[in-house]
Amino acid sequence: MSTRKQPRLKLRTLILLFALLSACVTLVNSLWVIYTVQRDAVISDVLEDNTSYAYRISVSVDQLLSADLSRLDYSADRIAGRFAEQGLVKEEISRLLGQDKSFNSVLVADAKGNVLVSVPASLRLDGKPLRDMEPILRRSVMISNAFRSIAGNLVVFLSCPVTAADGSYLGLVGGSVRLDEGNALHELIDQHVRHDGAFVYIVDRTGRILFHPDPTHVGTIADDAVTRTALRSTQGSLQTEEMLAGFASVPAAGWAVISQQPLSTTNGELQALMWKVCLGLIPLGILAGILIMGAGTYLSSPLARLATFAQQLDSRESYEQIRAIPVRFIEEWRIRRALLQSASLLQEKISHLNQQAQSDALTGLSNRRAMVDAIAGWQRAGVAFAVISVDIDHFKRVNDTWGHSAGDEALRVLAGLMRRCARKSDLACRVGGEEFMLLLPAASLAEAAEVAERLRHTVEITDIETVGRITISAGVARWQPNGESTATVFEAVDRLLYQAKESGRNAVVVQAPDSPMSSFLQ
Ligand SMILES: Nc1nc2c(ncn2[C@@H]2O[C@H](COP(=O)(O)OP(=O)(O)OP(=O)(O)O)[C@@H](O)[C@H]2O)c(=O)[nH]1
Repeated sequence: MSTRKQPRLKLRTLILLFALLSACVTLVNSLWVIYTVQRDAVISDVLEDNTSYAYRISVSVDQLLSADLSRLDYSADRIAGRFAEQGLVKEEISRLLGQDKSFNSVLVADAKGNVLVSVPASLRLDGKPLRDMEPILRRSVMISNAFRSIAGNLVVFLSCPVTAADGSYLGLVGGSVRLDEGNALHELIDQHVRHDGAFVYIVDRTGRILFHPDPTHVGTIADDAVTRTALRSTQGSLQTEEMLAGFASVPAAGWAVISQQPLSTTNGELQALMWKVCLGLIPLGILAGILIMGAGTYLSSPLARLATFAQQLDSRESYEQIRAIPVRFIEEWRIRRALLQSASLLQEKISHLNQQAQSDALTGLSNRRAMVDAIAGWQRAGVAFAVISVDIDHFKRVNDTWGHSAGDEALRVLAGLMRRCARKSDLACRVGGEEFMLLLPAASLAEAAEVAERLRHTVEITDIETVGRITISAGVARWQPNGESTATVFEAVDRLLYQAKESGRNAVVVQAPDSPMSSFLQ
């Protein structure tokens, strides 16, 4: 006997587990691939969007600044011939300031950098030196970095040199653009307000912020990777841990326009997308689960049923039940064939053993156990039966005269005669040494009496090779449902047999019809 523990895991469970595990791994892997591909695509799109957005703004700003410089250049030409005439110069710069919203103030300075005239007059700049002397020193068209003006405002200064007809440098005409106040540049950038978390800011060559949606940042220095990279390039994009940025330069001023979007916005969009994908996969997942369970049951059920019936090979029905199991694979077919062979052999063996256990070895008739079983069956089915109790007369003498083996042969012959005189449905039994019973289901008392008499007569006239002729005595009684108990009937039939012996043997005594059994038991 194997001492190994019985495994608890069922094949169906194992198949389901493996299938579900594979499905889950595939699903997670697919989701991961979808996520990474989508993330890269979204990030690339956002970077590209920001770059082209920054580029569009940089082109607009560049055009605006170039137009402002052209206007300054035009005014410089107009005042060059009459530079000393302050009234005329003032008239020209007033025209320039009033022309549009490009400048917050306009001034003309001499070659030493002292303001000759300025508008609006409220700024009181006349006679004062310029805060930033670089345009005077460079004597060329230029746009300054951001700085605090004499009036204390954060400005950039656009200027053009004023040159006399002989080429001598007279000074400059310049306009300031306030970074904290409405002007054409502000209006241009404000057109581009974005609502997807992205924002645009502009820095000058030093990284100082000129425009920013948050006014508190204007004037501060942006010293981050995106700004540094933007100031070194004409156009491009950069992904940092927090931002997806695109940038483009403003060639006229050397500024950089930076458009950037927080990475968290992109991640949020991606998460929403992945939720959609997951929700879309739910019906497919349910369908796959049902298919997996169906396949698991389909694959394992024949084996499970074979295993169940394999435990019941000793039952009569097992052969037919195993035969009825549909098999789908060669392995199952082989197992079923082996089980059918085993069931068949086992049934054969059991039936042989049953027969041995229920029959008498000497005569081949049924033994007492078989008789008891048969009576129990008839009682359960409510079938009446007659009993003929048979005993050989003076059998001791037969044995003594002819020997025990000859006596055995006589017993075998009597058994054969009993079979011959009985119907197929009757049960002939040897219940003791030379005691026999013949049970006749559904037979009347008269029919049983007739059979008993026929048997008695047949025995009487039969020559037995080893012992010659013998005679028998018999008692006949009948059991019926709702009547006397079987024990009472058997006691009565014994009594009737005794009466047959008493009457001189070779006789049949039958229970009187309708007489109670107890009357035989005195
Ligand atoms: N040959 C043989 N004899 C058996 C067998 N079983 C029992 N006997 C004999 O059967 C005889 C039965 O004898 P008894 O019951 O005394 O009665 P009887 O001699 O048959 O006389 P009555 O029954 O009164 O007619 C005994 O001698 C047993 O030895 C057996 O299997 N084979």
